[in-house]
Amino acid sequence: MTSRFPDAGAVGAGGFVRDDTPTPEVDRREAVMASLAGTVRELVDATIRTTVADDEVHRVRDELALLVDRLRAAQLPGPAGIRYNAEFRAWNWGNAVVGAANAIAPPLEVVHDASGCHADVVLGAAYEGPPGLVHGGVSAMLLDHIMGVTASAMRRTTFTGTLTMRYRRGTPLGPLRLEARIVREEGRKVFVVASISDAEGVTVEADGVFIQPAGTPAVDG
Ligand SMILES: CCCCCCCCCCCC(=O)SCCNC(=O)CCNC(=O)[C@H](O)C(C)(C)COP(=O)(O)OP(=O)(O)OC[C@H]1O[C@@H](n2cnc3c(N)ncnc32)[C@H](O)[C@@H]1OP(=O)(O)O
Repeated sequence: MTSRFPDAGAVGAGGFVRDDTPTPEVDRREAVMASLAGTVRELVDATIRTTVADDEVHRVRDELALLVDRLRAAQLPGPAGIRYNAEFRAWNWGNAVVGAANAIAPPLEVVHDASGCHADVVLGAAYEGPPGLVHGGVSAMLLDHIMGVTASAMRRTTFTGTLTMRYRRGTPLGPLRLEARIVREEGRKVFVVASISDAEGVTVEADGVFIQPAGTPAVDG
């Protein structure tokens, strides 16, 4: 088996970083950060939907500014990236779709199943495009991610090459299901189809070509 992991601290193929933080410590910190992000996510929703008076908005803003300063007391020099330890525990806490520390991420919880991947998610006011409907770019972002994870199949790195969307009808904010599966592979190219559905059926369909960049090994390759 070919290792895909570089030395600890080094940046490997695709920008993935080997990090020897023990899994229990990763799990502990992830839970702490997910707790913070969950409250910030509530803050985002509350900010969009609040109707309190201007003075109260200004007071809340001033208190929040102090909290931002406290978090900035110790910061990474850049984005969080994707890290792996020797047990293949991966963490990408800043990811736009699944990042545990990212309040902008819904976050999507991707489940691997017999045919590919699926995810159940509830999208609120922060993801609105047309009135009461999910923004088309948000739909594309979520599908891109679950399709990329499906193409990677936990054994190789793939990047989106081409992604085609078909918006069949508006996707309502609220509970949704995403599904993705591989339809065929040709060399380094993986062809994936996916959909978003509400209780009435499919709202968005997507097909994409995901490519394993030249020089990146599969775990079993
Ligand atoms: C917790 C951990 C989670 C980890 C999992 C995380 C999952 C994240 C999921 C999110 C996915 C993303 O958003 S990824 C981010 C968005 N995507 C990107 O930024 C990708 C930017 N583009 C690139 O890096 C590159 O162009 C690649 C990797 C796509 C291809 O480069 P390459 O490897 O040099 O490819 P190349 O040799 O030229 O071509 C190989 C074959 O692919 C074809 N090909 C090349 N480009 C394309 C293309 N855009 N669309 C279709 N097909 C293409 C060629 O014709 C060729 O076919 P043939 O001649 O062999 O037939």
